[in-house]
Amino acid sequence: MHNNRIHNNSSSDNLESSHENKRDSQSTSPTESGDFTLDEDMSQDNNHSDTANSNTRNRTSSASEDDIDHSENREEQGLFDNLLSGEPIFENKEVLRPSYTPRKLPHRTEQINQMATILVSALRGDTPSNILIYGKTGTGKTASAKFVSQELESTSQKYDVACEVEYINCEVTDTQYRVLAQLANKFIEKNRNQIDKRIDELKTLQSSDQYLSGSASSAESIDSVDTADDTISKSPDESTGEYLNLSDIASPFDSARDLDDRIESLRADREEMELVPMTGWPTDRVYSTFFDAVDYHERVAVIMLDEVDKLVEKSGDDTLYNLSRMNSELDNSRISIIGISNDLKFTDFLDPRVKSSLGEEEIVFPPYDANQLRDILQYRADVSFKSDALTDDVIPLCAAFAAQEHGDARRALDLLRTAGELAERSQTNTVEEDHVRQAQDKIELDRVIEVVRTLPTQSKIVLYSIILLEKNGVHSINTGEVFNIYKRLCEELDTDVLTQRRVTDLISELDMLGIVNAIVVSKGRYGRTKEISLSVPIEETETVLLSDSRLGNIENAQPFVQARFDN
Ligand SMILES: Nc1ncnc2c1ncn2[C@@H]1O[C@H](COP(=O)(O)OP(=O)(O)OP(=O)(O)O)[C@@H](O)[C@H]1O
Repeated sequence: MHNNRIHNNSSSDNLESSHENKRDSQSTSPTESGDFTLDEDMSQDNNHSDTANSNTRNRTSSASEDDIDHSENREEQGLFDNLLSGEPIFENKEVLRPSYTPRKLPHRTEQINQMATILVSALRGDTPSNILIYGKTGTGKTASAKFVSQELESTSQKYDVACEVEYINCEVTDTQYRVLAQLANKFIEKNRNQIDKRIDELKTLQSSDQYLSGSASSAESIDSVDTADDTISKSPDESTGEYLNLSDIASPFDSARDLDDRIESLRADREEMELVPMTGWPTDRVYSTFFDAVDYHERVAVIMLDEVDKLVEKSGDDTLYNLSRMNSELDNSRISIIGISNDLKFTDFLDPRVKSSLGEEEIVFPPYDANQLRDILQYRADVSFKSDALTDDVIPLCAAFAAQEHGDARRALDLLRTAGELAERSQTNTVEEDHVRQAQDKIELDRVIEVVRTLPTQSKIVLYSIILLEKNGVHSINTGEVFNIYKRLCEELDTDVLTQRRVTDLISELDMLGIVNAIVVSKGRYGRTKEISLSVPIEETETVLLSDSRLGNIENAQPFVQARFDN
């Protein structure tokens, strides 16, 4: 129906790999975020752990009555008894996890109000301007946008206005095909649910006396059915034919036959709504399916594209181009886009039309300072920790560490949670300053491990060469020495050997990632060379490298170091 409307430069979009993100299915949509159910869930969790506690106690006492037969069991219980014996530090740890959507967002009132002022037009049935939100990581962009969406959806229900928000995390859903498929399927699901509901209502009407007798009085028939869902405001007479509307529940049916026909046509619509597979269709078919699904009835659809820069980086600006010009073709509905990004520079790569359309309104989220982070942490700590579980220095120290990073609230919350977990593990009743310092080291080490684990194989071999040299007591390692060991390792692993120039580039990349420190030193008439040293803990890094199956094959790396002297 709407084929060939699509603008598509990348043919690769059609060749979708089938491993559609797992994380995407986890990504919390505004309506799924569980903000209002979380407390309940948590209290259930707490009850559960209380029960677990008392069960454990009961089991322990019965074991002591029968200690000869069950001595082995008793040992197991002893293990857990020990851990359960300390006072719990956390009241509700989930509140400190990134998946939790807080109900209150201190220091974001201005940005939230800005968003609300723009989006309020959706509640008046108009199309809100597109919004581009940007700011560094952990500055509350996603949390604020989700908060505003929840409010928008709940207010739209209150006033019976058709306004829906769809959230997509483009870090995971990173191609045009996937974005459009995900949107199409979300709207198809919504349409199907609405049709089912409407068919049920019509069936109720069908079984009412007037229709059973075959001669319906229209006025009576209107009154006989609950017209609950009035989000669709067009009457059947206005129907364009292609876009069926559902408002006939409030409209007269001249005969039982008309009513039957209506039910049949709704069923036919439902049948026609085919979900988009995660791979295999041409992109223009996916686009037209999404187009038809969103335009099935009158509504304002707000599409929130989180990490939109990742989508542009991976698959260009086709998706944004197609979405931003849809309004001129939609008959019944309107769409509005909220793009969220860490990186404003990505707009430099956009087609000027897309850039001006997406950036109709821009909202900046500045980094938090240490005082603001304190407030954010305090609010969360009040809910997540038992009272008096934190010593006075803990929150200011977490806030100070995170403010040094770049005012990242996620980092501050991670620090606080990890400090609590470390205190819990050491079975103390309070979280102390020292736990925060340990947490800072642990998070830093975890970051390094993650970076090393995800390095490309060639960089891993270069890094392993540096480790081997350091382990053998070589100081002031230079590029030539690294290259010699690297070459030997490649031969042993049977992989391609890069040029020394390329290896030098890889060393610079490792330097930029903070894994090695490479300084350029002048050697007088011998020119300049790099002196390389490791910036990360050697044992842990080596373990991560050798956990890669390709590097794990190196039987005994010791002889390679001799290569240094063979030069
Ligand atoms: N003002 C605030 N009040 C309470 N919690 C906040 C606030 N700002 C951020 N947070 C919390 O910090 C964490 C990170 O926030 P969020 O995901 O919104 O950041 P972001 O700016 O979208 O980061 P990224 O760009 O990395 O996705 C979340 O757990 C969020 O709940």
